[in-house]
Amino acid sequence: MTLHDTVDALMPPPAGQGIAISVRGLSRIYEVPGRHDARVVALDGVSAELPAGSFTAVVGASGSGKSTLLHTMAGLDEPTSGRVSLLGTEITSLTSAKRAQFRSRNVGFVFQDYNLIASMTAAENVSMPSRLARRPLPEGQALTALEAVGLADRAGLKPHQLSGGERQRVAIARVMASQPRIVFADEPTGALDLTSGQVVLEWLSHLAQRGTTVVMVTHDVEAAARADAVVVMDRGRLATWSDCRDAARIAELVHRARIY
Ligand SMILES: Nc1ncnc2c1ncn2[C@@H]1O[C@H](COP(=O)(O)OP(=O)(O)OP(=O)(O)O)[C@@H](O)[C@H]1O
Repeated sequence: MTLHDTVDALMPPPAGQGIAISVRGLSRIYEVPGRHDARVVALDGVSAELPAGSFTAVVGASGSGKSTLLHTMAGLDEPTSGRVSLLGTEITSLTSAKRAQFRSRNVGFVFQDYNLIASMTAAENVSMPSRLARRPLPEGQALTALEAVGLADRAGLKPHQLSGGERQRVAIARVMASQPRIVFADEPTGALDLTSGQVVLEWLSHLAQRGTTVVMVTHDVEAAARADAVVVMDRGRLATWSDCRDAARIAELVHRARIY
């Protein structure tokens, strides 16, 4: 049994065709504290549709709105206007409690800083989201997920006893074990060396091939080149969509978006 066979056993059956994420006219305006005349338009009327099973990279200059888009799409932040539908559910019209419940059942996250709970072992971290969603993992599934990312022998260790690459693999195992339909990744390779970063990208790519919809914010054009689609953001808007898999060309698209 190969590692990918192991992860296939963990994943839900491939999703059917269709749109997994739909955003319409999404805007997010931040008021600047103490200044009624100043505001930051972080998102400026963004609309997009992402098919089920797609792997999309969001790139753009610092401050162009990438993280705001990801957080708003994921329902971690509320837009000032516009709507977000995930898997056919309009999450922008849910109460925050219902939105949290929807997230815990359907959405996984991979963050640059891993977001692991320091006092828990790798295996406990992997089990945590499912326990919070009141759908505890079947016996042994946390270990199977850790095995899939090559960390079976680290299951009993706490995050501070793991390297950065290993911590991010625990975060990937956590996502695989809870079998979300959508994964949002914010700079997942940002703190990793090249080899560990490649491993993480390979897993994200594999999750997408198995039908999970993956959206990844990144500064790393090499990482973006691993996605099926690249969205270039500029000043809160989607400047360009591309299916380019060439890092130098993606860097050029980011650069050009800033000029025009
Ligand atoms: N909580 C906040 N309050 C006020 N302004 C904010 C807040 N969060 C983000 N912004 C502003 O919104 C704009 C977009 O920020 P965002 O973090 O989405 O950009 P980004 O493209 O992810 O940047 P980076 O690549 O540097 O992480 C920036 O001008 C930022 O200063």
